[in-house]
Amino acid sequence: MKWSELSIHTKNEAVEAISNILHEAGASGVVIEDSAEFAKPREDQYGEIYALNEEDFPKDGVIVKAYLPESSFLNETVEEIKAAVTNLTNFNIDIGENIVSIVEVNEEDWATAWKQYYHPVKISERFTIVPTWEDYTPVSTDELIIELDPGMAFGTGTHPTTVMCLQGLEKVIREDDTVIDIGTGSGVLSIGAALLGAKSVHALDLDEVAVRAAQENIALNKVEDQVAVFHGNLLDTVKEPADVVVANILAEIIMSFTDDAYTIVKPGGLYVTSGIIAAKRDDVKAALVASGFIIEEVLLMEDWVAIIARRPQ
Ligand SMILES: C[S@@+](CC[C@H](N)C(=O)[O-])C[C@H]1O[C@@H](n2cnc3c(N)ncnc32)[C@H](O)[C@@H]1O
Repeated sequence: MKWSELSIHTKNEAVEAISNILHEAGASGVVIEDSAEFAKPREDQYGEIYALNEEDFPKDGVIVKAYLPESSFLNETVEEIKAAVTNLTNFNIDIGENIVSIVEVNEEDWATAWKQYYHPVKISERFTIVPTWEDYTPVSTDELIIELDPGMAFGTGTHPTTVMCLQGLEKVIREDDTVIDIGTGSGVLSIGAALLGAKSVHALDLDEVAVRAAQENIALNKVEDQVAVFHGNLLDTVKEPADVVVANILAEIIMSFTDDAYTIVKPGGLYVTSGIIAAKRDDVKAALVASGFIIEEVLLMEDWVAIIARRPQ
C-alpha cells in the first residue's frame, strides 16, 4: 500500500492543535520532530535511549508529520488541513510560516524500516538478544536466547544499563532463586533471570503499557510459569523477600528507597541495581551502604554504572 507523508513545519505552540487536525483528517499516526529535542541534554534521561540523527530534526521550530493512505481524497484532505491550520491564527495560535509538503512513501518504508537496524546481539557471556523476526541458531549449548520485539517497549534490551544488569544476574543467580524485578519494562531482566534458573520472578512496573509488553515478551520466551508481572509503584505489590532483587531505574529513584529495598532482600541475598549515570555512582553507593548493604562490585559501561550489593547474613 502507498501512503502520503504530509509534513507541516510550524511552531511549538501549534503542535497539539495541528496534531488534532491531522488525526481528525484521518491520519494514521502523527510524528513530531522538534528542533529542541536534538539540542536537549540527554545524560539524565532514561527509558528509551538511542542515538539521534541531526538530519531527522528541523533547524528550528517543529515538523509535524502525518501519514494518509493514498486511497483517501488526498488533494481535498490536504486543502482542508491547510485551511484548518490557517484558521488556528484566529485562536491566537502562532503557526509560524506553516510550510506544508507531501511525499509518497511505501508502507514498508515507514512501518518497518527501523527493523533493519536490529539484529541478534551477544550482550554477555551467556545471553544473546534476538529480535523476534530474525532466525538465529545458538552457537553453543550454554548460550541463553532472549527473544524481544523492540517495537513493544523499551528498545532492544541492549542499553548499557540493561546489559550490565543481565551480566550481574548472570553472576549472582543460582538455580531455584527467587527474584524481584523492579521496573521490568519489556520484561527483559525477568526473562533473563528465569532462563538462568530462577524458581520464581516477581516483575513489576508502574506503566501499564510496560506490564502488557512484559507479559507478551514473557509468553514469547515461554517463561510464564516462572514469571508473574504486576502493575504497581516500587514495592507496593511485593509481599515476600527474595534471594535476588534487580532494579534498573534512575539513580534518584534507587536512592529514594534503599531502606525498603534492604527489607525485601533476604539476609545474604543480592541487590543488582542500575540506571545510574556515572556522576551519581558515589551518591548511590553511599545510600546503599547507609541502609546496611555491602557493595560487592561496581560495573561501568559507557557513562553508566551498575552496582551489585549484598545484604549481610
Ligand atoms: C528504563 S526501564 C528498565 C527496563 C528494563 N528493566 C531494562 O533493564 O531494560 C525503567 C522502568 O522502570 C519503570 N518505573 C519507573 N518508575 C517506577 C516506579 N516508581 N515503580 C515501578 N516501576 C517504575 C518504568 O516504567 C520503566 O519501565
